[in-house]
Amino acid sequence: MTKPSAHTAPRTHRFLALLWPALALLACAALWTTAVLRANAEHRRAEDQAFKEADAYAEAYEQYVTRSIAQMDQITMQLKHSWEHTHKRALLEDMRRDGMFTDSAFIAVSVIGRDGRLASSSGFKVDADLSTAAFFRQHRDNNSSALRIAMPPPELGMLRGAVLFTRRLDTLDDEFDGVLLMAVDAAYFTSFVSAPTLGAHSLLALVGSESNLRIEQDSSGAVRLDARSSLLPANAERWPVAHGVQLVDAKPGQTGFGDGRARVLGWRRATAYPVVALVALSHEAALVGAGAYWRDSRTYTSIATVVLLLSAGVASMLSLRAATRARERDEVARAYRTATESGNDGFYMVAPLRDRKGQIIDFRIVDCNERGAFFYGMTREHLVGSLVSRFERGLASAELIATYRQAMATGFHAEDRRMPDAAGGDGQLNIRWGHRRLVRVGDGLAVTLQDISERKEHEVQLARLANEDSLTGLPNRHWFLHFVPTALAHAEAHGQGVALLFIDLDEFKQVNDSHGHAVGDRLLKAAATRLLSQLRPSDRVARFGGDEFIVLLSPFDTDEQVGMVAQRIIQAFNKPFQIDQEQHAIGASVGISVFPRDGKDAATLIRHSDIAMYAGKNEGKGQYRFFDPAQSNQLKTRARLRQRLLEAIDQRQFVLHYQPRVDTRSGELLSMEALLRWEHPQLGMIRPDEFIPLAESSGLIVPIGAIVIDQACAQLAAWAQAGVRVAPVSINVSPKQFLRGGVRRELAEALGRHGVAPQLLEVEITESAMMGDQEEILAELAAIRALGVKLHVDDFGTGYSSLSQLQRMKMDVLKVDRSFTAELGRSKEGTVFFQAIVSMAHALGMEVVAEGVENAEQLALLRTLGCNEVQGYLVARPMPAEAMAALLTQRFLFDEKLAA
Ligand SMILES: Nc1nc2c(ncn2[C@@H]2O[C@@H]3COP(=O)(O)O[C@H]4[C@@H](O)[C@H](n5cnc6c(=O)[nH]c(N)nc65)O[C@@H]4COP(=O)(O)O[C@H]3[C@H]2O)c(=O)[nH]1
Repeated sequence: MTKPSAHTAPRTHRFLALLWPALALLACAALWTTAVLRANAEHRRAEDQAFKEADAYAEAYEQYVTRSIAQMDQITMQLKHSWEHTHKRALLEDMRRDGMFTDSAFIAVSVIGRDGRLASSSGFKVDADLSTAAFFRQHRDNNSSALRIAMPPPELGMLRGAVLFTRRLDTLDDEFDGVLLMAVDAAYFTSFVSAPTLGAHSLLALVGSESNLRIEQDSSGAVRLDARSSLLPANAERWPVAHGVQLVDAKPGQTGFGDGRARVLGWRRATAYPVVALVALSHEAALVGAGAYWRDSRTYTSIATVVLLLSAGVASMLSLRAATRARERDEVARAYRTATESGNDGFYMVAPLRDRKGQIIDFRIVDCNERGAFFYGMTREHLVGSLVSRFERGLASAELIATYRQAMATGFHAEDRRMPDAAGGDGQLNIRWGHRRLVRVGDGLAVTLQDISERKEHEVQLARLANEDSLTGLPNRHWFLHFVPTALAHAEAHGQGVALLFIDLDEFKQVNDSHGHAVGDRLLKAAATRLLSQLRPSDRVARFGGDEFIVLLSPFDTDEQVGMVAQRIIQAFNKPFQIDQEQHAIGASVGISVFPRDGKDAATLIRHSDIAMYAGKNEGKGQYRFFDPAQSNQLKTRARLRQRLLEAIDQRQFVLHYQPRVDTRSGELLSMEALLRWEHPQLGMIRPDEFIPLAESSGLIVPIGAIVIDQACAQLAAWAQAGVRVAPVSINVSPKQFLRGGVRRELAEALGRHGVAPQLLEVEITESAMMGDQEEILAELAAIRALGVKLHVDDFGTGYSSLSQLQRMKMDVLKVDRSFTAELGRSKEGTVFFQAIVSMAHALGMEVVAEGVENAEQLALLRTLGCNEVQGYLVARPMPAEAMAALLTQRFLFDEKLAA
């Protein structure tokens, strides 16, 4: 089969542009020929009809005339007989009285004596001698008694308008005895039909073949009797035989009608009398119908001709336009092909195939470049001419045709498309992903296909990375946030429930803080594996961040079922994890939210499961909780507080209060502790206990800690600037700050920025923060100490650190927790314990500060125990910097009662 070439289209359209006018001209010629032939036939038929009518009328007229004359013949025979036998002069008058000749047509009935004078008469009188009149002489000289018909002679001028019927009268010896004369109104012989019956310009005539008789009646009813005004051709040669019909054409004169009109003339010669009956019908009137027919058919044919020629013109124009478009399309195709041949893009020109209703059912490749054919594993020769439905397979082809159809409708379409695995002709596709651009060009599409397989695969890879947690291999938060809406829509459509389990590992932070990130990471991996082992394959798990996981259960039947899964997870996490020969007990808390009960969207459900998890954790770790709106309120406060803390950092709403530390014996102000206060514009002063835990857990303690370092240094500089005698200030540094690192740098920068000597700054770190051998913290503390900054162990006695450990860490000051101070004087053990600490610390080169000294008794005991410094309400409460400046100036803070 030869495949249609794109280049034949313009030729076909050009051929059509010539064909349409040629066909139209042919059709016009055929139409006109038919019209003329049919008009001629109609003309002939009308003429034949006129001939037939003229002949029939002539025959009927002849019969009428013969009957009329026969009547006259009979009357005159009777009269002749009566006269010849009676010779009664009053005969005619008597007969008239008796009712004969009463018809108005009988103008006169007379007997003319042999002397030529009127012998008897009815209707007219004449004195003249008629013996010289032609009719008289003829009867006298001819013994025939036959009826003679003629026009009245000049002598009988009064009988003008009548026809004379005369008959010879004989004596008994057959001698001439006069002439019987009957004058009948000429109109009597033309009253055969009413004048208009024969049609316009028709003529009825009675002509004597042996006499001068000539009566005519035209269509207006006018009767003419003399030869001069006669319309009939003068030449009787026109009706030479007994009967006939002929067309007397429009030639006035001897052979034509007097008015020059053409007429169809039919005639009949009467056999019994010497007369000829003639009927002439107007040729023009006979052809009126044929003329009208011709005019109508000429009009219709003209209209048809105009319509045909116009249609042909339009069709030709459209074909020419189509030819132009096809040529342009060819040019575009060539241009595209030339442009793309050297490039990497595949190029195709496709033309739509339509069904009878004009619907597009398929597309044919009418052109392509080699690269385009290569994508389909074919050569250009093989691909050009193929149908899209053939070289793309099944669903892919239906999809492609739909896309092409849409592009035909809108003019443009662009898409990235995953190519099917194999081409329709069992060829192997050489492209996996294509970027397709479709542009409508004329009645077709120009398609460019760009191989974007590499880019797409890269994108897929990136998407995988973006959606996967690199540590555990589980889907990550990003993936989960995209997945949940789809899962919810599916569940809603199928009337199923969805449960979200928010899992937080209980003691993970401690393990991570104390054993380092490496251990933390391995623990998380192990936790992920353990979590997966507790779930069905249809359940989805994601690592949501840090030590948080989310499980999505769908479908599920009851809350109990979900609770069982949560319980199973908790139990699984209750077993310690073994990492590097060491057991780590972490546990898990689970919060559950259920769709649609606890939220209709992913964000709400996640938030509510998180709230439920916190609620559970607050009530004791290692539990699961279903979401309850009441939990939300507590957590909303937490969320609000966090938001406010952020604003506080931003707006610098923090200030430092200072609490002095004094020499136990002399009461001299030796140093002070900086304590953070949050001065909220609306809520007033907020104590650290209320916000430090949240700042710690949310990580906000890091920026807050930086503020404290900066403000403490700034205050020292300000006092110095103000000429106040300054004493060292200790600041609290959170373990979170150490874990993040950079405390040394922050301290050095702040000291440098404010021009403060490092000896004036001291760092307090809680005992619990130093638990475990964390290399990072040890290194950071050593570096801080190297700056010249002293290190305090805060809240000593609450943790489990040994003194030797503290010594190894080169701590300078030990601050004994106020719970031990409170025991002084209350129990013997308290005092003994305190004494042990003091003596051991001194042995290790550390100074001892007693926290929370509230009464003189405690002070007295501490003096005896050899405690270096005291801090507490007994000396002074924490106070603003201005108040502290006064104490610095005062220097000795014990009043008389407390003085040693
Ligand atoms: N009952 C009683 N209490 C006394 C007495 N003398 C002092 N105190 C209180 O004991 C706390 C001493 O601070 P801390 O043990 O370091 O405990 C601090 C410290 O751990 C933390 N904190 C305060 N400021 C900061 C800071 O700037 N950074 C960090 N990370 N934590 C801070 O907040 C905790 C509470 O601080 P405050 O509420 O200011 O409470 C202070 C102080 O007001 C006394 O005689 N009796």
